[in-house]
Amino acid sequence: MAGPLRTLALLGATGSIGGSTLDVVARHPGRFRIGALTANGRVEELLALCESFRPDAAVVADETAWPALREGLAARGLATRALAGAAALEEVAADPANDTVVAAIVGAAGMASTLAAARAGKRILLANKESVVLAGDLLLQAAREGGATLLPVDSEHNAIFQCLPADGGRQGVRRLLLTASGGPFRGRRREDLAAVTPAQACAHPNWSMGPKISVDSATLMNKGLEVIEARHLFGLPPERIEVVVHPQSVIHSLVDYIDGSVLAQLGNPDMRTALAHGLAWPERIDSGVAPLDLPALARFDFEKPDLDAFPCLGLAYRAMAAGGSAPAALNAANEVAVSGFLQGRLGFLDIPVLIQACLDAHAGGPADSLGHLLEVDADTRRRAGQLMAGMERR
Ligand SMILES: NC(=O)C1=CN([C@@H]2O[C@H](COP(=O)(O)OP(=O)(O)OC[C@H]3O[C@@H](n4cnc5c(N)ncnc54)[C@H](OP(=O)(O)O)[C@@H]3O)[C@@H](O)[C@H]2O)C=CC1
Ligand SMILES: CC(=O)[C@@H](O)[C@H](O)COP(=O)(O)O
Ligand SMILES: [Mn+2]
Repeated sequence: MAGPLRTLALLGATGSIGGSTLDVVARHPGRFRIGALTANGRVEELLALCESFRPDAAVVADETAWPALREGLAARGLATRALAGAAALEEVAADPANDTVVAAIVGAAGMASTLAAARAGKRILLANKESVVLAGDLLLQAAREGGATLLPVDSEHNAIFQCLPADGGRQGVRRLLLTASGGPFRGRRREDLAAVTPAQACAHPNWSMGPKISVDSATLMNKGLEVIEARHLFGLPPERIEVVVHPQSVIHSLVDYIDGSVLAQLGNPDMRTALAHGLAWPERIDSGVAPLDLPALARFDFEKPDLDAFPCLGLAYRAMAAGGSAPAALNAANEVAVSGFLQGRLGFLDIPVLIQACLDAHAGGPADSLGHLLEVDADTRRRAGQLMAGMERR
């Protein structure tokens, strides 16, 4: 039997998660409709999606892209409303016409709209991990108070969500084990990473993803952000959240129970599985992902993460242990560093150097004030920008 008709606001529609979400949605036309699609500034891509999915509203965060969006919609004879700016993102995230919000904007830029969806009590498919790292306590509090349902779709967190006790409790859980692919540079020594290029860093061995998260996977910061994300979403202390490298990316994560049982969720590395799970939960729907062929895979490997070659994971554990606003500083410094690396302004090994310098300079502070967290985010970006300018001149 088909579940209830759900109307989606898809934030970050033109990205990798956006495309995977729409692929699943298109397989179930009577079950999902698109209320809103959003992008930053890639108008042609957004218009093509509007033509296919006929949303009620389309939003560009970059206000200078609004005239092209409005004219493009009119030229296609679409009734879709054209909106622009940060407030419009929050508007469609909280719109009573949309019951489900897919939070798939990259970076802290997704925080305000995710928070708006939480306050408005939406069913939220949460991909935007940076908003959890930046303001996890406040986001969870807003979801509780607003009556929102947070459904993790980051593949590891979706796996853990599927393996935890069905009553939502933590009875008998010993540890969470997050799997990491190790990224494109797994097995290399730190000194061999000095000259790697953005193209090499973005060539993930198993997953097809946007550039920022691809670089994060290459530095292992992605796993660091995910450990902090898991701490917030599942409420276990840092010492009970571990990372194990699993190069095949087929075991998406595991839950270790006190009786020795270890439950894992497996699947081909394709985000449509986690997204279909979140879209239909608690039911199951077809995602288009091929069945797992275990004999063809033949083997699963595991190893410890190399914290010497990839110091970003250690920096994330350090920020998590410091608590308060330290993860906000970590995230902001990482966003600046990754952007600098992608622009060719920083080397790969400069990424952890910049982040460590920002953490060293961070004065600390609470995580229960949005104003303070946003200040830390802005101050850290400023500091990281200045440090980066100095590093470029070396
Ligand atoms: N890709 C994946 O498989 C996975 C991704 N995630 C998480 O999901 C999120 C999205 O990742 P991914 O899809 O790879 O990213 P992409 O870079 O592919 O897509 C990013 C999307 O966000 C939009 N966007 C970028 N900057 C802004 C901004 N300042 N304001 C509003 N919108 C903006 C982009 O619009 P435009 O196209 O106009 O630039 C695009 O729609 C990230 O937080 C990532 O960590 C988590 C697990 C897996
Ligand atoms: C698909 C997904 O959830 C990504 O976060 C993925 O896990 C990245 O792979 P790494 O394990 O290399 O970070
Ligand atoms: Mn992940």
